[in-house]
Amino acid sequence: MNYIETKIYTGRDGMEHLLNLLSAMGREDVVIEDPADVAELMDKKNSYDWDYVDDDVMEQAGREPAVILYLEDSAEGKAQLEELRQAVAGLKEQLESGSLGAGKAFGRMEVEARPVRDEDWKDNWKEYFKPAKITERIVVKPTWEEYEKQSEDELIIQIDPGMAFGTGTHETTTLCIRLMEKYLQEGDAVLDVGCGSGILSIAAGLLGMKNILGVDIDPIAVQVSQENVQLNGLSQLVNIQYGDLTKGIDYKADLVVANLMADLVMMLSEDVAKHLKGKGLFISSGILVEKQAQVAEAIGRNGFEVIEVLEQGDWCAIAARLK
Ligand SMILES: C[S@@+](CC[C@H](N)C(=O)[O-])C[C@H]1O[C@@H](n2cnc3c(N)ncnc32)[C@H](O)[C@@H]1O
Repeated sequence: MNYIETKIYTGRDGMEHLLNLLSAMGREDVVIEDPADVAELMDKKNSYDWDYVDDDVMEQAGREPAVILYLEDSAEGKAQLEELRQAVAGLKEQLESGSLGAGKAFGRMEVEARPVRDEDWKDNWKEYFKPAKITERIVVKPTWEEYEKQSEDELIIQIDPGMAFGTGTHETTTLCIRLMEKYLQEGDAVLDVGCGSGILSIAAGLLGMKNILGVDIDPIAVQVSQENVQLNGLSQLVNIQYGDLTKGIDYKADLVVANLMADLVMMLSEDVAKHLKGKGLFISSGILVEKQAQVAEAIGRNGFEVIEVLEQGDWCAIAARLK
């Protein structure tokens, strides 16, 4: 199926009127590009959500506010586009008449449409995801790519991340795998909090661990992880389930690995000792370098000794052992 990407440009004061109009036409499936949202995010710069704000969101800063929706590229879609154009023109006239307030920034209220091929906007990223050697031993291979083993020792993780986080090439994931490779002992039980695509659980299985549990709060990640675990032939060793951090999880491991973000890692560190055996290990990642000291302090306060910190780009990962 191909689509018509339909972008309606508005202004700061026009957004609400435009969304009301679209809602009245039964179009709730819209993407809002609003620089005001970026300004609001900037206010939250030190908060929980900030670390993973996408670059494409930041690119909206300074742009003209707009609403995007996708119509089918068919006779019906073209008729809907025409209907939209007329409705937006009607709204523009109403706004220009001053009946909804004078001197306001309603914007130009113009519709621009362009055809997009389905694969362009759904699977574009696949072009850039190639087999990657992320440590000396571990290679991540997208399921749709061919790869020939370069040596006997090489371990190949096959992944189709779909809509979940975890191609393995993000620094935060690579850092976790490097620490896991260094500290895991054959047969260790592993708890992977925030498993995303399942990549760390799979890495643990390929590295010789026997009992592995991955949890994620996102149902799509749970499904994607289960599929990837199966794809790698690890269903006997790895279980995946829905979970909010370790709430309600009755499982003890030798290693807890969590690639989350600084605030969540700190939150998790309060509870994680209960899920570790003996002098278990806690590997945490998704931590911006500038937050390292704050996170290490929280981990230390909760009964751990930090034994190693690795950095890559803006990110760091912390390995800590229960005292
Ligand atoms: C940065 S991704 C890491 C994915 C994968 N482990 C990796 O290393 O590539 C973080 C994952 O944590 C999950 N997550 C966020 N908050 C969570 C929570 N409270 N409990 C469990 N998982 C959570 C997200 O849904 C996401 O899949």
